[in-house]
Amino acid sequence: MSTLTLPKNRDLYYGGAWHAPKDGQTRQTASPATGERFGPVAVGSGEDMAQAIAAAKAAFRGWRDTPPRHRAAALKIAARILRENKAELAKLDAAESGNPVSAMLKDVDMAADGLDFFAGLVTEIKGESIPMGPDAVNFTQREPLGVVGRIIAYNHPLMFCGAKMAAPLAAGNTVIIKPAEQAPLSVLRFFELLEGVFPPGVLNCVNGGVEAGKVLAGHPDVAMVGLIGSVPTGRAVMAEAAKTVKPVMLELGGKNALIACADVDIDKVAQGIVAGMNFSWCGQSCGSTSRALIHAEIYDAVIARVVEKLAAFRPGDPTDPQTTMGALISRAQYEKVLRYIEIGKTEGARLVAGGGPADVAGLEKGNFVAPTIFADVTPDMTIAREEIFGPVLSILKWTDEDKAIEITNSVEYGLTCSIWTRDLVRAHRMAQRADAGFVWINKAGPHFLGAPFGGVKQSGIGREECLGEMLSFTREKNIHIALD
Ligand SMILES: NC(=O)c1ccc[n+]([C@@H]2O[C@H](COP(=O)([O-])OP(=O)(O)OC[C@H]3O[C@@H](n4cnc5c(N)ncnc54)[C@H](O)[C@@H]3O)[C@@H](O)[C@H]2O)c1
Repeated sequence: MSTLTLPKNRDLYYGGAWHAPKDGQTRQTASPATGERFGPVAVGSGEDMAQAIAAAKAAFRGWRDTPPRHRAAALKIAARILRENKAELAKLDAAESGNPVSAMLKDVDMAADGLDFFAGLVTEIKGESIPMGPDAVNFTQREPLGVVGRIIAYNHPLMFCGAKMAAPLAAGNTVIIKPAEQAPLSVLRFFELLEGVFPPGVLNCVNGGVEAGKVLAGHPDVAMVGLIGSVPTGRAVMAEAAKTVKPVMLELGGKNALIACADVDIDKVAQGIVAGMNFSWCGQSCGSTSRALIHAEIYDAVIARVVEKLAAFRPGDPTDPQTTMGALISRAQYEKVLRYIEIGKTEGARLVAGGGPADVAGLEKGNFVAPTIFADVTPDMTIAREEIFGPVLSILKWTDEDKAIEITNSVEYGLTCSIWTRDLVRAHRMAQRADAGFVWINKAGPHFLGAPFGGVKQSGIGREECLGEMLSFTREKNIHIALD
């Protein structure tokens, strides 16, 4: 790993400077593939987080009053910095998060695109005027909220940092990023590269775990908190935020369904099933279509084709550009995924591919799990109901459309859904009926900047990657002027 550019600063960044954690606590991160250690990183306590919140609060008025086009200019510089350092940041992300560098290069682009996108939208933070007759002018204006907390998950460390800071900053809020404690290095390196781009206190970063996250969610001087994480964490963040009645934006988990009708092209749907599972990320993606509901008429043929396509995913060293599938983030996640595989076997699902650890020559310490497929899964089985966040696909058989929709909607989640059919009338009907915030028809996987992404039910609250995300970080004020 000698070619990695590791961050020199491993402390907490707030108020425009690096600060050692008050209690001196650090945490060592390691490559999920090789086990190589990357050195200690500061772990912020609740007290450290409170200091960062004070710095962000002090910077708020200045940033709020900065002309929007100047705020946009800073975001564009941040985007440029990402693109200029793309190779180094992607490699660092790959080494620490375990995802293949080829995928992480795209993540850097997505972060930069998100920054540019919201920079371009700053003039859309508009109000409206309400007609009151000749004796009054009544209008609304949108104002930023104050300090915004952004708590992020480990699966796209840099992309979530860059893309999720963009909307609140564009709207004039100051921001505290809390990276995932498993993978903070690319975020820290980005913050090093960003020095001087934003005024002190406008953009801050406090690495840490539950304690730091809790303080960020509950602190009275934080106006809003956004989380990308699991459903239990979403509930915890909401409960903390409730103490000061602050709004939350929650992007949580999923157990997303892909529904294949009988009229589809077998090869295309098999490709969609594999793409939707995000095997490159070992399935560690919230939008993964980890339940494939396949019509009985094409069931066996599709399964056979899906198994063939798995050959494209060979677990390997994430920093190797040729690697197509990475390693799970931690030993704990690895063991959790293997437990789910055992549960699948015990509950009677038919294993058709994978089913255990993957051997990678020379990387015996890696958290590698073979891409795994279970067929004949029934809706009541654990692997049909719970988010595994691993490379485990559950395939279910259906014949009746109503039943397929009922199964789709039978879980607590509702993030994405992918529907495959040549009959667009049917596709629209099914899309209307699916409890999901984001539906693909004859596609699975991609997000589109400008198109709202977010969940229903316990998959979350709020919509991101669109104008609405930025407006969520503002509030409306009504002003009435009497002219008489
Ligand atoms: N919907 C989306 O856009 C999206 C995207 C990526 C991941 N996810 C979800 O994230 C989960 C995987 O990530 P994870 O394991 O890192 O999730 P996690 O919920 O364990 O942790 C997410 C973040 O929350 C912090 N955190 C944990 N407990 C907290 C608490 N009580 N208060 C405040 N902060 C707390 C963690 O330190 C981390 O930064 C999966 O469920 C996945 O579906 C959702």
